[in-house]
Amino acid sequence: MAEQDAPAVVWFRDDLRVSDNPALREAADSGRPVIAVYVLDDSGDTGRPLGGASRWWLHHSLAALHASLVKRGASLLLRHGDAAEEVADVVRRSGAGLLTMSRRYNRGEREQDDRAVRAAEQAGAEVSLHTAALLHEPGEVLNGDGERFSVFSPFFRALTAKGAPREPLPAPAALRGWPGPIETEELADLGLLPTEPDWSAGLGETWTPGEKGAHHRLEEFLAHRLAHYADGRDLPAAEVTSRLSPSLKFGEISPYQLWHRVQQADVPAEVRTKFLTELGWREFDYDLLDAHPDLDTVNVHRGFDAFPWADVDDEVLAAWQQGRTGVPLVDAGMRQLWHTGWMHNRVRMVTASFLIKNLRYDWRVGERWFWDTLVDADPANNAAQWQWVAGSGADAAPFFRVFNPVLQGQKFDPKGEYIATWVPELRHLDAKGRHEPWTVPSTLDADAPAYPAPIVDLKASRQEALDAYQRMRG
Ligand SMILES: Cc1cc2nc3c(=O)[nH]c(=O)nc-3n(C[C@H](O)[C@H](O)[C@H](O)COP(=O)(O)OP(=O)(O)OC[C@H]3O[C@@H](n4cnc5c(N)ncnc54)[C@H](O)[C@@H]3O)c2cc1C
Repeated sequence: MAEQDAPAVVWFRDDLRVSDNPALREAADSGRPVIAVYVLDDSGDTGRPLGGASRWWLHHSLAALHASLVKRGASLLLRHGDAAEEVADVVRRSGAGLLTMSRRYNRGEREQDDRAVRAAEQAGAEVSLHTAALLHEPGEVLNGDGERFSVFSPFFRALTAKGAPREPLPAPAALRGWPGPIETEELADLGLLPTEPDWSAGLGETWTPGEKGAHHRLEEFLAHRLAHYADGRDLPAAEVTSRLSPSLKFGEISPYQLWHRVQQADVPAEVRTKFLTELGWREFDYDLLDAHPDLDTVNVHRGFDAFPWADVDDEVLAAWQQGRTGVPLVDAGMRQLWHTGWMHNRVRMVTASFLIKNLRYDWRVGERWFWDTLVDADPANNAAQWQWVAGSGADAAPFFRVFNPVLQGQKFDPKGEYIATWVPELRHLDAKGRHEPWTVPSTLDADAPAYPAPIVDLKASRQEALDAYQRMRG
């Protein structure tokens, strides 16, 4: 086989896009035939198997990527199993001369990548890895002493001081397809969609996974929401955030594309900075994951290992998971999560604080539920943010800052609109009643729509949490 006919294998992972994809770009520019491959590896050896909502997203995102590759003259090969072995198999069987991929950041994934690289090199292929999911590699943003930051603000200042990130790359207009026969699985056979029961109707009503859907959401955000972002991002009913988190998680859009599009937007500089700061948190969380590979299971501040968590009562946990705690903002958030696979950031903080501080359940219990139910479940952001709320993480909220879900609702959802959307039992009440239904005698009537009394006394449980914290500190 002539050098130029030995194909380039592009191993897609958390970069399910054709634009601004340096690995695909390199393969296209090499002039070689392109074999695009995705391997579903749910062995658990390389990191956490995806949760249910993420699997639903992945199915649709892979379908979109395949269609996009077909339009350009290639297609997406699907495999199931140990990803390093499957990719090495594709390299060997096709006689590939090049293997390209974007970097991943879980410890297990890196080890797997090392195995795949060794196998591909042994088979005679060149290998290249690209930075595509993050603006900077973890460990690259350092303080004056060459150390990692443990506090976000100086981290973000140092990140921005590095200058604008590189410009996004255009999608290849056409790809040279690989004519050779090579085994592939059917998308449906990967078993990513829920069947018995199929709980995904709400996700389907809410989202359009895939690169096109992501760019559509971005353009809509820039046109209608970004201008209100700085003032409105904490108001769950305002819906002014980008909702690009699942697309960033699966790499349907890159942080480079987002950064540059937002910088070009015709809004005041402080609004742009506010949004880019949130992207900065994502970078910070990945830096933390790099420094603490067990971020989802081990406290960053090991002093929290001694925290006296309460025993989990399955009924109480189910009430939290299903939005039946009798605390309206908490229930609204948990129902939004169950129905759409996403929850507003402010409400994520409130529901997490309620679980950790009012119920005094270990943050890992909540982290696991979010992992399974969020379409944007992210190994860095989810674990880091749960630890942030718990107080055990980096630059975390102090433990003694216990969110009062009623006051949070009154402040950030003053008319109770968000509550009314997700807790229809309270829709007929005025704002005060929506936040504190227990103060409205009619909600206690047998004929009124059923809404439970709070499962926990907010004031007493807050005090118990603070006492427990004091005990931990000794
Ligand atoms: C308990 C808890 C769990 C969370 N779990 C996840 C998770 O699994 N995946 C996830 O992407 N985010 C998580 N977040 C962070 C945040 O809530 C979401 O990123 C955000 O709500 C996504 O909505 P958006 O895309 O509209 O955000 P925007 O406000 O439009 O922000 C743009 C992007 O910046 C990033 N971002 C925004 N806020 C944060 C933040 N606080 N920390 C890190 N990155 C941020 C996200 O990638 C987001 O898409 C969690 C927060 C909490 C408190």
